[in-house]
Amino acid sequence: MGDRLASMRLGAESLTVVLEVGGLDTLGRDKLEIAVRGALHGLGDLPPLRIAQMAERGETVAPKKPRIIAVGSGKGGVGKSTVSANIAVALARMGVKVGLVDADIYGPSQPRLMASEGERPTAKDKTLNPVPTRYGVPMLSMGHLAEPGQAIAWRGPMAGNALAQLIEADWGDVDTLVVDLPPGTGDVQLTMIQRFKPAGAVIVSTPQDLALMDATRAIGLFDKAGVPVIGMVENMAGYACPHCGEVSDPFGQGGAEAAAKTMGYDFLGRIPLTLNIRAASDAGQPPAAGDDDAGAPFVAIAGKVADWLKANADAEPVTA
Ligand SMILES: Nc1ncnc2c1ncn2[C@@H]1O[C@H](COP(=O)(O)OP(=O)(O)OP(=O)(O)O)[C@@H](O)[C@H]1O
Repeated sequence: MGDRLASMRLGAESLTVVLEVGGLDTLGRDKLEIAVRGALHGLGDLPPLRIAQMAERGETVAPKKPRIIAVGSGKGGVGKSTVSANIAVALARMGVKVGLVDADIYGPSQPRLMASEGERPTAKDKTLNPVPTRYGVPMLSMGHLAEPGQAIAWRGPMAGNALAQLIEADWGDVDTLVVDLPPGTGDVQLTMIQRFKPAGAVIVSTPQDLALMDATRAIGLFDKAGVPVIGMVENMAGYACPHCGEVSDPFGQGGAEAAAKTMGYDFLGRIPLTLNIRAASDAGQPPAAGDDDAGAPFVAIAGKVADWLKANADAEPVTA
């Protein structure tokens, strides 16, 4: 491992390690990086670790990969897919060259949310071409790899390989990929995060205590893999009755903001539970694509993510 260490720099904000990875395949590079993370983790209190990979001089360096924003949640059904799709659509409207990857192996729902159900990606030399959408966000989904209506029992390594196909697709000029992760904090998620090294993570939770406890676990997962948490989103907070307008809080309100504060993470915003959001999402019309009230909270959250990306421009991977 030592002869692969090109340089190491300890700054106030981060510990930057440059690894010389010439001649290693992807698996070899991943193993090396995990070994380095493990060795440094054992040393105790260090600033956030940044690892860059460098090929030998003269060796062809593959094109830059898009950086990944992972959207995760401690449990299913909290609106992670809805938030991912709308962040991607809002970022595209802000001029970010963004793509969307649906890594949810348990129930890929992005094709429906983005109105690309039934589309099949084409491939060239085993490299997939993302499916264009009417919202300016090219996308690929685990659902695109299955025959329509066919359930797939993805297991760890298979899921990792399928995801690799989606992430290593021909993304063209896309520089930012929003990745909708499977819910939960199991080994599949950890492997995905370690293998594809997101630049940052957005955690989605509903406001009730149990969901928040799960969200805390999701944060732990990203921490363990050395992925910075961009912030937390509270979804399904406050229900406005479509008839009388009265706002009630079926799941409480403010829990995610308080939890984020306690843990020292940014709170990115709150999205109400509305009939509009549910109906528009099911109809393949992400609210963030429109200009009415339903889209506003998503646009505000995407704005904060865009600010974070600008402030952390150096978080992108150096080479493929
Ligand atoms: N703010 C909201 N208001 C109303 N309905 C919502 C809201 N957010 C999500 N939903 C609805 O809740 C359901 C679950 O949302 P979504 O699929 O985004 O959750 P998820 O966390 O990705 O779930 P899974 O883990 O099963 O993939 C969908 O029917 C969606 O339309």
